[in-house]
Amino acid sequence: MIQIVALILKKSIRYGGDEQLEPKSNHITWHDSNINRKDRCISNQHRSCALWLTGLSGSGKSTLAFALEKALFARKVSSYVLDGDNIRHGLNQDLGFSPEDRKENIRRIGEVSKLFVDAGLFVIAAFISPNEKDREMVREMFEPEDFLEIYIKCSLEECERRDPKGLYRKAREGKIPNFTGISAQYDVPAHPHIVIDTEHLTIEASIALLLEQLESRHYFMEGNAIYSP
Ligand SMILES: Nc1ncnc2c1ncn2[C@@H]1O[C@H](COP(=O)(O)OS(=O)(=O)O)[C@@H](OP(=O)(O)O)[C@H]1O
Ligand SMILES: Nc1ncnc2c1ncn2[C@@H]1O[C@H](COP(=O)(O)OP(=O)(O)O)[C@@H](O)[C@H]1O
Repeated sequence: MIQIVALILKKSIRYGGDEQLEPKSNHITWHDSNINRKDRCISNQHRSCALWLTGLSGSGKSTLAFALEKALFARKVSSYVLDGDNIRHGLNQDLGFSPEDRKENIRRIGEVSKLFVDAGLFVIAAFISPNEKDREMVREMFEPEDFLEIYIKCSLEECERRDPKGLYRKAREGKIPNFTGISAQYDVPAHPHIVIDTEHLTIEASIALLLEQLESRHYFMEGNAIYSP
């Protein structure tokens, strides 16, 4: 009995309800870098920011993330894509698709995204991130101006029609448990900063809209104004 209670407590500390994770050791010390984020942004000639793409499988997250990375590269804006499928091949290969594992997946990517933003880069994180609470957890890791939630909007019917990896067919056949949209929930973002409707926009139009949004929100400002916080 005591062991069961200890196990439950350990799990709730690891994944949390609302509680923050704490380092496992008290004997660790934070070291500041000699170069701060402002220096890096000035050197890069652009601000840094986390662009968080959320949406159903097949909605177009990866397609748009990599197209945006290319478009930013052409503008000499340094960015890097963190893509769900790719990250699950390495850093998060120990995680599955239970709600707890998805939460840990999103938490780790939030932390990695913070490092990218501190490094003076744009990070484009493309994850289904189906749970509103998990997305909120990530949002709260950042200053408001450093984080944009981008909802890649596409109906389940269209995602299933596209089915680029044949996963919906397998999920319908019962071969993939907890499949988002079929046997696991997707919470539609209540207040995303940007919505990209991939059922009604081409890939090119979506990228143009994203660049326009970043421009109008002053993420490409140059000179002394490039770093606002
Ligand atoms: N059960 C289940 N549900 C949803 N998706 C599944 C599942 N099993 C495997 N896959 C594949 O994993 C990719 C999603 O990984 P993510 O890390 O983005 O998921 S999550 O944010 O933790 O929910 C997802 O990639 P995308 O299609 O690019 O979204 C799938 O290729
Ligand atoms: N407007 C659009 N934006 C993005 N993808 C689109 C669009 N129209 C069709 N597609 C297609 O939909 C599929 C989306 O797959 P993918 O980018 O892997 O989605 P996700 O990463 O969300 O699972 C691709 O085959 C892509 O070519």
